[in-house]
Amino acid sequence: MSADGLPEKFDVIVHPAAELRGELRAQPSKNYTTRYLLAAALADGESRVVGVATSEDAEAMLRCLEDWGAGVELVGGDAVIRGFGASPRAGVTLNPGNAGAVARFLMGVAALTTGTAFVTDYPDSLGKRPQGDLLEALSRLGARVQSREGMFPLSISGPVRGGVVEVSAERSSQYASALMFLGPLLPGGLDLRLTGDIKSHAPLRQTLDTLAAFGVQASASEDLSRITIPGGQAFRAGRVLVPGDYPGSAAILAAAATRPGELRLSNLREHDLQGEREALNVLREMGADLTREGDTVVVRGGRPLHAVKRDGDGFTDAVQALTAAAALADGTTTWENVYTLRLKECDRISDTRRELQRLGLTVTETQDSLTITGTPSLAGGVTADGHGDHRMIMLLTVLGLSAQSPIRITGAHHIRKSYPMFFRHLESLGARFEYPEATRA
Ligand SMILES: O=C(O)C1=C[C@@H](OP(=O)(O)O)[C@@H](O)[C@H](O)C1
Ligand SMILES: C=C(OP(=O)(O)O)C(=O)O
Repeated sequence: MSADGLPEKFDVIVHPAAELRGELRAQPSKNYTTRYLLAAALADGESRVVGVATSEDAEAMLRCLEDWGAGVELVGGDAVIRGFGASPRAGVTLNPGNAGAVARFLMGVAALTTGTAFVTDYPDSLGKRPQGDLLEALSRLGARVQSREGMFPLSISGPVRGGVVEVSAERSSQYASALMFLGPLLPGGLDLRLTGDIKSHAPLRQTLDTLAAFGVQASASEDLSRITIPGGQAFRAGRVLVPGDYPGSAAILAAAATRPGELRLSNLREHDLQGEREALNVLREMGADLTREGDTVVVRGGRPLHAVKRDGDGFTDAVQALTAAAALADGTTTWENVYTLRLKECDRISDTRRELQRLGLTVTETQDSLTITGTPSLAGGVTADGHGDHRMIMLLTVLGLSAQSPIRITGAHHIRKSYPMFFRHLESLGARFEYPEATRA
């Protein structure tokens, strides 16, 4: 049994919910947890990361940092980290599980060592995601890199001096973020030139924010195409507080907006750099009754929703949650500029189209867009593939709550990548689930 009280591997059967009603506290942010833990390890001395996420991705980061020589102690909901500063242990093999951001950030920092190997026990997910753009930038800086055609397993050996380097930001912002963690600890710093059509600006700003929180100087051009990090700096140990998680909360908010009832979701600060904060505005634009009282978001659900057309790149990790709302809305919604969704835990464009079509919806795709025609009455009564992707599982769960007959989602334990308490949170609002043995690994 895991902390969520659910079996190690399970499918979920989602029953239709007459209403969702109650109060929840948003879980800690995945993307701030990973950043703060890494920055704390890069500092000399002891830091306290208050209220860390307890997801598989957070565990993956903690495990790898420990393997590199950091002291890790979990005290209540906090992580107390004794950092290794600029000297992670060499000759270590790290396994970041299925955590893309964790993997990439650690790959950047690996250039501080005289050799770090990376493996994953998710060859069909993280093992298929591209790492070449980051490996290329590292090798241009003088690191020795080896990989399986730009993918895991791979190895990186430093040391590197720093200087000017180009990195493509077209497929993922995580490559540039990785170099931003490395830069301050290099003698020559890093003058990063982000090339291509820069995607996911919001996480880049979260990385800048994290550097500042740990006393690291960095400056960036308005469009983020140039990021300058002076060398010879140190991360300053301290105490940081992890804010609430907008991407996971977007799924809870979509569920609340599409069922009758009322949800009060706290711990979502208004001024936050997480791009998925925009999910609130998108739901409002669709017609949801969604208001804010300080850090609490209030949704009065069951209002008719209508389609929207939006550039989804600003809220990449909420697109699937919002796709659930779109599938239950009147009209045809398009998410544009979402090519990078193809490079996540699954192909979130084609795989989403396939699963929604299985549910009887009309969905089309282009290379970089997804279009969904909503239906007021979803039949359900099918088994859908969770594709080992937490965000796909969230999307299908939200749909199951509104379907006429239950929906079974395979491999639903993969929810734990970012949101282990997802089903438990929805149960506390009145949803009903069954957790049969998994039919997918
Ligand atoms: O920097 C981060 O923490 C993340 C950046 C985003 O990835 P891309 O930059 O690849 O879009 C996001 O999808 C991911 O969940 C987390
Ligand atoms: C894509 C995601 O994460 P990562 O890239 O860190 O694996 C996500 O959380 O939806």
